[in-house]
Amino acid sequence: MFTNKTLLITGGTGSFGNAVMKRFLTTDVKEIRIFSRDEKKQNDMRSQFQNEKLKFYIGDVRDIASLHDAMSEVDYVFHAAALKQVPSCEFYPMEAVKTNVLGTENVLNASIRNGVKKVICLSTDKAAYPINAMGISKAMMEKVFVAKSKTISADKTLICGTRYGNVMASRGSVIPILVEQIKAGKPLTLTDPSMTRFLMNLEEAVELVLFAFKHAKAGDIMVQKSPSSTIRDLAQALLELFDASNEIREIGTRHGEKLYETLLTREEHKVAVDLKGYYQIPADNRDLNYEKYYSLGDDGGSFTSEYNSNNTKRLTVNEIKEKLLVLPYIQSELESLFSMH
Ligand SMILES: O=c1ccn([C@@H]2O[C@H](COP(=O)(O)OP(=O)(O)O[C@H]3O[C@H](CO)[C@@H](O)[C@H](O)[C@H]3O)[C@@H](O)[C@H]2O)c(=O)[nH]1
Repeated sequence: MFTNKTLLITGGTGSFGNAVMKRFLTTDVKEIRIFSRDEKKQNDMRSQFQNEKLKFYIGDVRDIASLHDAMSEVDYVFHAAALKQVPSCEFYPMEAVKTNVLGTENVLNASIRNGVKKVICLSTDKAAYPINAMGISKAMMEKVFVAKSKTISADKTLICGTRYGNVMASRGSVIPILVEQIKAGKPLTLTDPSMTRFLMNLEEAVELVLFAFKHAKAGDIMVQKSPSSTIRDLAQALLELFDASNEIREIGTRHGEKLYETLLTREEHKVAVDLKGYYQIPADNRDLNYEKYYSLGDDGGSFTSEYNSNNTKRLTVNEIKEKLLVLPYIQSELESLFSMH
């Protein structure tokens, strides 16, 4: 798939960028370019991997010139750079617009100009029925890439995207927070125990991107079907794995937080193509002349419901434990804990 190809990953030093990069390094790819702002993280990565195929580019998606410099001779672009912290985007929504919306447009324009063959833009479940600034900016990002995909022939530059849920145990997320609390014997801070989230690990997020790479058509958004759990059950699973019995403390929902997350809106569910483990949300390829479609009316799909973390498969505590045990982070935490006893 990547034989002799040059790839560029925006946001390539983040946890997702790192995971795709590692996967791609196992192929006979020609070159992988890591495009990001942080020279320190790039330097750490350079010394960690010491691989000739890896090339590092300092730049910012907000600055199209820096993208042009990095994109000559690139075959495929994986666009993972984003502001993704919900609370900080609430306080600085324009910064989210600059990186997530305008930055994406820059990535697309630079890709088109440089003859990149495929661009895959990464979105989040928080973009579906968004309520916080991060999700709203990602929803606009999706609109931008879907619209842009129609302006260029797919034979020249195919533009598509993925939408995925929370990545388990990513930096600063609930799993490491709870594990630290368990280890310190502190109460577990649960916002609302009945809140649900999709549970995906980094490997699955990489699989989704590869699936999109292989199967997406211009303007498609690919979604991976995923099970979910309540925060209460997640905490219970962690307590059982760590053989602990910390007290639970309810702290209430945080800024911009949703009770459950949505991977397909009701409207998307109606048109989505079911591909076993995945959904394909096809681009709406009507033109602006809506009158010609008016007489066709609706196709009666009005009872379709959205696909969300409340109505997807709900994992039992034992199933959550199994899913947790696969994570390298949990494995190493358990090892260091039980080797001490
Ligand atoms: O101390 C905590 C922290 C979180 N939660 C709950 O755990 C779930 C997951 O929380 P978290 O891991 O923080 O994920 P989200 O809030 O869903 O989203 C986070 O993870 C996303 C994906 O990585 C980022 O984009 C967001 O900025 C970041 O807020 C939510 O129901 C939270 O209410 C708790 O109960 N207690």
